[in-house]
Order: sequence, then structure tokens, then C-alpha cells
Amino acid sequence: MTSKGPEGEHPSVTLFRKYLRIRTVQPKPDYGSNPTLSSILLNSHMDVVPVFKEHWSHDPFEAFKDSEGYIYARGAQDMKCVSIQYLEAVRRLKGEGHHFPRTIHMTFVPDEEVGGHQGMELFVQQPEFQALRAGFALDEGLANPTDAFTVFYSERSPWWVRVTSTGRPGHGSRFIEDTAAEKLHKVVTSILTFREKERQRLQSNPHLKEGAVTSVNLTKLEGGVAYNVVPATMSASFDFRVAPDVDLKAFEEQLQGWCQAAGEGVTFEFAQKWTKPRVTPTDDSNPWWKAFSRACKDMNLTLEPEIFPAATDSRYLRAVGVPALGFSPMNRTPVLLHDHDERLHEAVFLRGVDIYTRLLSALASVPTLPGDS
Ligand code: MET
Ligand SMILES: [Zn+2]
Ligand SMILES: [Zn+2]
Repeated sequence: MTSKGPEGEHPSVTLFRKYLRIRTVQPKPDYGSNPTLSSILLNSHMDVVPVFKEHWSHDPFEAFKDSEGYIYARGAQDMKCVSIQYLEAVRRLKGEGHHFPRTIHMTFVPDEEVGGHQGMELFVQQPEFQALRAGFALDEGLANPTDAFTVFYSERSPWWVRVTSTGRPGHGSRFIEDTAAEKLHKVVTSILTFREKERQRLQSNPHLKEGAVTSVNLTKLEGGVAYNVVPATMSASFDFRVAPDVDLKAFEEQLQGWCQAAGEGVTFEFAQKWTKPRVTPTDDSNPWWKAFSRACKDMNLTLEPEIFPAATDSRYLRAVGVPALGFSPMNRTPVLLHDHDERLHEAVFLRGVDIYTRLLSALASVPTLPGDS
């Protein structure tokens, strides 16, 4: 026996009745959708970052829910919550029989956490991506500890730089001239001085948010073989996050300058180098922003537009001309992505489903735009 619907109705009958409610009446039939319009793309990545299990209160892959309703798991914020919220919002809209002019697509991509090179970077170049005809995309954002929700309209460019210094080797007891370590020390000092300048600039201006200045951290030091052997080569690795308003050519020249000033034999190479920062407009000239922000206003949500301090797959979408907003509907929630005890309260998660339901209705109903063929 086939299962019955909530009122004991056969599901085939429920579907039949839903179909009957679509007003496909001539001479102006409403077929419910317009596939010639560009679509809405809901993106999320499936991968998560590693854990230090010993620092977790609960197994990070058990999705333990405590008595207060907090769900502990790697990916609870970044970003498995969003993937399921998209699915649940779409399921709800379909269940309620809604039809929108624009198609909604969902992508679940791999490898975001290692740069997206085998994920979104590759996908946006494929004919399958073109076939989606995405006009606008939503992707991940960050939690906000206050009552407000943060929305990201741009992001900093990741530049992962390894500086290699070569110099004269020799016995560890001697005052050897021109060592790799001395020169590397100079570069490290130049870069950390720059870091401090940017840190002060952020700290002294309450209007500046983290994403608006350039950050850098020294993340790796390599080289050396023994206490008493001066090595011929040493390296330092840096994670730069370059603000979107920085002149990238001038910035690279600055890097070059710091290396040159340290002496002969100091070079640098990139492990990641993003050079196409883009900004999605957050004013009413952008119909997607207009729809997004109005829907939030209707729900009484306070939005805080910011530049994403790290990197997401949005950068690949924006770079191929798809405006994108980074939004993970988590307010009153500490930012715990990549942290120990990453967690999300179930009520915040469920409210996120409500929020997406309203947002998707608004976005998929944006009327025909000049770019729509
Ligand atoms: C530069 S690859 C991006 C990986 C990760 N999302 C980060 O921002 O660190
Ligand atoms: Zn993420
Ligand atoms: Zn992440």
C-alpha cells in the first residue's frame, strides 16, 4: 500500500491537485516559470578542515546535540549548515507548490578548503556551468555574535608566498658573512612591520572592518640540518590576505622590494595568488542586492555588509561575472569556523531555513533584467 499524505490523501492525488492549481489558462497561461531568465545559484562546499580531536568536547563527526540544543561538529558552521538549509528551503517551497520565474540551482562542490582548484575554479570553466546560466549566486558567509547578520559583497585575495633565502654556509662557530638566515630575518622583519602597520590602521579606525585592510601571518619556517652547520638555504612562508582596493601590481613590487633590500639570493614564489578581486554592488543599482536586502528588511533582519576576510568560492563566481553574496544566516553565534568545538544551535539553524525560504522566493522572482535573454 502506498503511503498516505498528512490528511490520508494518496500522494499522487495531492500532486494532481497541486498541478490543477497552476493557472495555465489561455489566452495568457501562467506556466509558472521562465527558463529564458538567468538562474539563481546556491553554492556550498562539501569539504571541511581537519580537527584536533583532543581539543573537542565531543566527537567532531558525531554531530552530538547537547541538552541546550547546540550541535557540535566540524562543518556545523562551515558550511554543512548552509547546504542543508538550501535543501530544506527549496523542499519547503516545492511542498507549498510555489513556482518562480527563475530557476534555482544548487551546487555542492569539493576542495574549497584547499583553494577550489579542482572544485569551483575548474567548474566555472566548464560548459555545464555555462548551461546553468547563473545570474546571481549565494555562497557562504560567517556567523555574527550580535543580533545582526553579516553579508559579504567581496573578499580579500589570498596570496600565499614562500620567500627563499640563499647564502654562505659554514661552521656554526664562525661569523660567516652573508648567511641565508640574516637575509631571511630582514625580509621577515619588513613583512611583520607591514603587518603591524595594517593592524594599527584597523585598530585606530572604528569604521574599518577586518576585510578592509591587508593581513599577513608568518605561517612556516623551513631550513637547516644541524646545530653546528650554517645552512645555505632557508625559507619563510606567509599567508597574505590582500584587501580588494589594493593595487596588486604595486603590492607585488613591494614584495620584490623587500626581498631585494635583504640582499642577493632572496627570491619568492606563490602557492596561491588571486588577482581578480571583484565587488558585488550593495546599492539599489544591483537588482539582486535590492531583492536580497528588501527581503531581509521585511523579516526585520539587520544586515552588516562586509568584505570577507578569508577566501571562498565566491571569488571564482564573481570573476566570471556572476554577482555573489556570502551569507550564512547565523546571528547570536560566535564565529567558530576552523575552530575547536565548532557548533551551531538548532534554533539558529532552523531559523536559517525560514530565512532562505523568504530570500529564495524574492531572488527567484526578480523580474526580467537587461542581461536576461
Ligand atoms: C586560498 S584557499 C581558501 C581556503 C580557505 N577558505 C581560506 O580562506 O583559508
Ligand atoms: Zn567554508
Ligand atoms: Zn573554511
